[in-house]
Amino acid sequence: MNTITEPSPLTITDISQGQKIAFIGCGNMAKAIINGLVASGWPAKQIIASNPSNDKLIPLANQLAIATTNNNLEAAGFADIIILAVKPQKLTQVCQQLAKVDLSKKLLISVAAGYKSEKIAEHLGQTPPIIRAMPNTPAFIQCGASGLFATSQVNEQHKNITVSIFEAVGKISWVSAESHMDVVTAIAGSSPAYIFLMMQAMIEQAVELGLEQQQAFTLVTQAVSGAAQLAQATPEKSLDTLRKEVTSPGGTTAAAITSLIGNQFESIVKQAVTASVKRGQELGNQ
Ligand SMILES: NC(=O)C1=CN([C@@H]2O[C@H](COP(=O)(O)OP(=O)(O)OC[C@H]3O[C@@H](n4cnc5c(N)ncnc54)[C@H](OP(=O)(O)O)[C@@H]3O)[C@@H](O)[C@H]2O)C=CC1
Ligand SMILES: O=C(O)[C@@H]1CCC=N1
Repeated sequence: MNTITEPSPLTITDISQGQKIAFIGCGNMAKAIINGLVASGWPAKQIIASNPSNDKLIPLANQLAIATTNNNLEAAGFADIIILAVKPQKLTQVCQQLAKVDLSKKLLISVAAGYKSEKIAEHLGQTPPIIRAMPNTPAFIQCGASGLFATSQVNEQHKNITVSIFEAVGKISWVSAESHMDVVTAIAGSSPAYIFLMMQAMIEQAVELGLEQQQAFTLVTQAVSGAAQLAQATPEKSLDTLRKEVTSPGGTTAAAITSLIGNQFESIVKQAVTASVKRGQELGNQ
């Protein structure tokens, strides 16, 4: 029997509960989240972005009608939720600056890789609720994957609003140990880059072997997207089963898989994940 689900009476405007969000740092990751949020219907007038240079702010102000500033303190003062989206190397300086703001009634969300919540609180000189989030750039098209970790000051309301933000731009998963955020970084935050590299190699080889660039791009990106969507749509099948369904004995896929395994493909991927985790730990210890 099919179950018909009534559409939720809540719109994203209701879900956002009038909460105002400030992005401190408006580079690649902030832009991806902001674009995804606005596309999902999050009210642009409830978003402000702060960045030292205007070249990144002007297109956002013009295209999405969010507020912008070069003053982090102005952005922080405006917002209920402050999303720290600067490089980890800049975060100490930003936290020391935000120490001037009373953060007791605000929620801080840091997307910085590696940088621990304890260190954020230390440089803020106060202990506001802090959530660490590790999103990825597919958030731009609301296909992001975000890991979330909540510190002990975080309450259910903070968690709910954080879920609203990151679910508006993709899927989320909470982790219970902060150390797991480095693993999340390796498999979600950074991993689109691994897939882009693999797609690039496939396209280059296809072009080398006679296909047009655009033709190869269309086929490769659709194959990768289709494979990921098939895996998500058929959770009852393991990835191993899905692979075997493509791989005819003695066929073309078997030849490619034998080549990949013979060249230590799985080991190479696992080493890459470990290298990313290690770098996250190093950033956390700097
Ligand atoms: N890119 C990604 O895929 C992901 C990134 N992250 C995390 O997001 C954070 C940002 O990364 P990303 O967006 O890639 O980096 P970017 O360099 O693209 O963005 C950082 C932005 O911060 C701005 N900035 C520098 N100093 C300050 C300051 N004192 N106050 C306010 N803004 C400042 C920079 O401005 P300007 O350039 O003008 O100096 C820049 O626009 C990092 O901590 C990273 O770990 C997390 C998940 C994925
Ligand atoms: O490369 C980085 O350090 C950041 C974190 C995850 C993706 N980009």
